[in-house]
Amino acid sequence: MEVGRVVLEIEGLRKRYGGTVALDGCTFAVAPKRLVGLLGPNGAGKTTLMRCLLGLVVPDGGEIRWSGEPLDGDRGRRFGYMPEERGLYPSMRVAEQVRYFAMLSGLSSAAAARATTDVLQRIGAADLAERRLEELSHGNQQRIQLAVALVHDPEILVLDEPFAGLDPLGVDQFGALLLDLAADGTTVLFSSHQLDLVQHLCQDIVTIHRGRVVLAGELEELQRATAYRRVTVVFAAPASTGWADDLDGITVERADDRHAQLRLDAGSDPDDVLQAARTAGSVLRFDYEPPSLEELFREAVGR
Ligand SMILES: Nc1ncnc2c1ncn2[C@@H]1O[C@H](COP(=O)(O)OP(=O)(O)OP(=O)(O)O)[C@@H](O)[C@H]1O
Repeated sequence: MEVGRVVLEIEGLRKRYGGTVALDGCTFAVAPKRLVGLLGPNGAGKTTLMRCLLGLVVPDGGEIRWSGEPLDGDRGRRFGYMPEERGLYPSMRVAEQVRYFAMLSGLSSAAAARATTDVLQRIGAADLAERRLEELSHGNQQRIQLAVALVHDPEILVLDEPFAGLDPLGVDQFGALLLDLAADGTTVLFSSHQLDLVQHLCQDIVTIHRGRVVLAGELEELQRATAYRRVTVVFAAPASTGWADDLDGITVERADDRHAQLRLDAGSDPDDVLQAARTAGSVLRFDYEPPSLEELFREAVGR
């Protein structure tokens, strides 16, 4: 990451719960105005990390810096947090609830009312203002959680599995909201197990495994820097098999008479593969791609 393009730095963060090591020297940096996916298997340390960022858990060691300075007491103003477990009041009306949290973050009553109207408008939930939270769908409850996290206009938004439990439409809508926020200048860091979604949305990723960062950076750059490539071939009609078996630098991962999935080592020419495929049958589709985020993730965590 370029020097000067960093807003949040986490260095050597450690946290232990009794005999369990949750963070084991976790180090990475976040550039401003980016959408960053925080990945890791169950128990990797993601929630602990987010809670350390928010000051809800005190780390045993390491440092968190904001614009080069150690993070001090004004986290509340800088950070917006959407925890995985709901912390809202089910029977309270939406606007009243958002206003209440705005005042908790230090806004005056009048400023909180204005900020509430603005944030509900911004996330497309103005029509929900007078509804009780418990009456809303899961997706709309997530929106209100987001409104609460955003109402004091934080510089960075930290969300713990915000997409969990949303249907595909809800995922699209919530993803679009996060993209808009990042485009408007808010840095967004969110954890997720949905790797295809992270690949689709995020510019940057951080992968934690056993409390340490095992893969981090700009996703396209990480993909580009991986030596091997993936080729998928689809034939228009059943083709003869075995056509790729003797090609140099190629591993056949899956193949039948209609499809083949191959891994090409660095330096292997996709043209050679296409030519070989054409000897076997009529090629309907030929994809030459870097590894997916899911493949990078599996390699990074050794699965
Ligand atoms: N309050 C706690 N007391 C004891 N152990 C804890 C506590 N919080 C977390 N841990 C342990 O620390 C480790 C990291 O947990 P954490 O919740 O940070 O992981 P995670 O990456 O968020 O996992 P998941 O994807 O399952 O939500 C786990 O082994 C967990 O059991």
